[in-house]
Amino acid sequence: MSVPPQVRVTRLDPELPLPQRAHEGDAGVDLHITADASIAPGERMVVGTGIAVALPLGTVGLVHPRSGLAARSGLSIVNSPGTIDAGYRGEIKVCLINLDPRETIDLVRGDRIAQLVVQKVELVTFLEVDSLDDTTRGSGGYGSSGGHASLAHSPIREGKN
Ligand SMILES: O=c1ccn([C@H]2C[C@H](O)[C@@H](COP(=O)(O)OP(=O)(O)OP(=O)(O)O)O2)c(=O)[nH]1
Ligand SMILES: [Mg+2]
Repeated sequence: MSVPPQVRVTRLDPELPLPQRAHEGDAGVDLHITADASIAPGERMVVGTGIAVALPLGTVGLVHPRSGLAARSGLSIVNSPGTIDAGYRGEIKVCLINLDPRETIDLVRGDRIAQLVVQKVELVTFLEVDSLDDTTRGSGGYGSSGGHASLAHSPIREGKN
């Protein structure tokens, strides 16, 4: 296997640890929150992680929630996964949301609140054509293959075209 490239990282908050894997081989490196925060049920909050990165062209950073925090407290990310573009040099921020219907989530500076996964991405170009090739799926989407519970009314609301 080829050695993955090193990603340059700067610490805007030098007292916080560098992002690191909890275990060798983990896909994500954990990101820390830079300040204490309390998030009420249903509320969202953009928080800092104190780091900036220079991702190689042809990669993307994806900011994912952490499963344990999600299951235990309902902490998630509004725009999950957040997209860190290769050219972005600002602080990585996380738009947290408290999905618990009752309890406030109290976070302490330094808590690991999200994880950054770096993936290769194809920087494709788009070519406009008159029609697309046929496939077995065709234009069937949003549950068209079945396998979901039947509901009395469809919960899917579509905007007007
Ligand atoms: O969770 C996130 C998502 C994005 N960003 C930063 C890096 C990213 O490169 C930039 C823009 O993100 P995105 O393209 O998702 O947001 P946009 O609303 O389309 O903003 P822009 O017009 O700047 O592209 O914001 C973060 O720090 N955290
Ligand atoms: Mg954008």
